[in-house]
Amino acid sequence: MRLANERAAVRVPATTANMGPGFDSFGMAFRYYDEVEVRPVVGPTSVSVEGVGAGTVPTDDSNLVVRALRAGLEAVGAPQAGFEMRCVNRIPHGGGMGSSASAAVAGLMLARGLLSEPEALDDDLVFSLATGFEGHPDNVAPAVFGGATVAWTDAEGTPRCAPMPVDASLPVSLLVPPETTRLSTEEARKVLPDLVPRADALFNTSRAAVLMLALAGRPDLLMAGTEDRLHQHYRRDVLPASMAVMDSLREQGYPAVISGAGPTVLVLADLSQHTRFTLERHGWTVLRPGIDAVGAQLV
Ligand SMILES: Nc1ncnc2c1ncn2[C@@H]1O[C@H](COP(=O)(O)OP(=O)(O)O)[C@@H](O)[C@H]1O
Ligand SMILES: N[C@@H](CCOP(=O)(O)O)C(=O)O
Repeated sequence: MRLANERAAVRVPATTANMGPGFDSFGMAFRYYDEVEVRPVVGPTSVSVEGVGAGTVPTDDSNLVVRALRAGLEAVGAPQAGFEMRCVNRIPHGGGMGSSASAAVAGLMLARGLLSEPEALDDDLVFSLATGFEGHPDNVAPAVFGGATVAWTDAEGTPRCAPMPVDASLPVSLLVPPETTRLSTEEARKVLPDLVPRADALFNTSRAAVLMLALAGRPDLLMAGTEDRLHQHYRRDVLPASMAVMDSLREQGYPAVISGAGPTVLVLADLSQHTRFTLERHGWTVLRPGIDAVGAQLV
């Protein structure tokens, strides 16, 4: 295997995870993208970052996208090089929109784009390598395959995923709070208990099944299908503003959940103009990205 192309470029979607009851398994991709271009060079690696992460993410070989690119090359026995990388980032970091999963997928897709035999790094391998790298198959699956997905780990410890049927016209709103509220996934996982009451586990099992029906074309089931007792309320203290917004929207009849580990709030509906303006007045950004059906693409 060799590096056959002098450049590769990828567009990778933002994702949500959990969607209420599907903790660590359900995910969905959005038409909201990071874009990365890479060229192998003789000499050291350099990374330029425009947009999110400019001035904060590393600009050398320790950059997450570069590390994933190198892991992809290594997995298929391709040689390493120095890299000149250009990132145009839109997905917030520590926002609950899967930025780290998308970064890992971006790097692996770029590796594919440089290879003489790109089919060696197919979507299934990208999914499993990115999961090993990043740890969250619930974000990785939609970032790779698009649409809505369910991800799990089998008895051998291998990550698996499958598409969930979803009505592509389902409106989605992402409510991104001001930057000061960013929360790393690592921090948000520390507050979760190791054990949960059986009644809560049963509650989520039924709601997850209901959500699958709702997504497939039963919008009347969206409120019941977005109920959760396994993670959101445990995170209340680290996500006070987001939980308050989520609770208020649910009281108004909106199917609102915490996106991933937060603090972004996902609503499986359009907001009224009044609600949107109120949030924006308080510094929130309201996105209406639509569902991405294809996942990460070389461009
Ligand atoms: N495009 C990117 N380039 C480099 N590093 C990234 C990129 N996206 C995410 N990261 C790394 O991942 C971290 C955020 O990951 P995480 O805490 O899992 O939050 P989330 O995935 O919800 O945005 C960032 O602080 C940064 O270190
Ligand atoms: N299931 C994970 C999802 C983390 O998603 P992120 O976008 O916040 O990284 C969790 O809830 O911890």
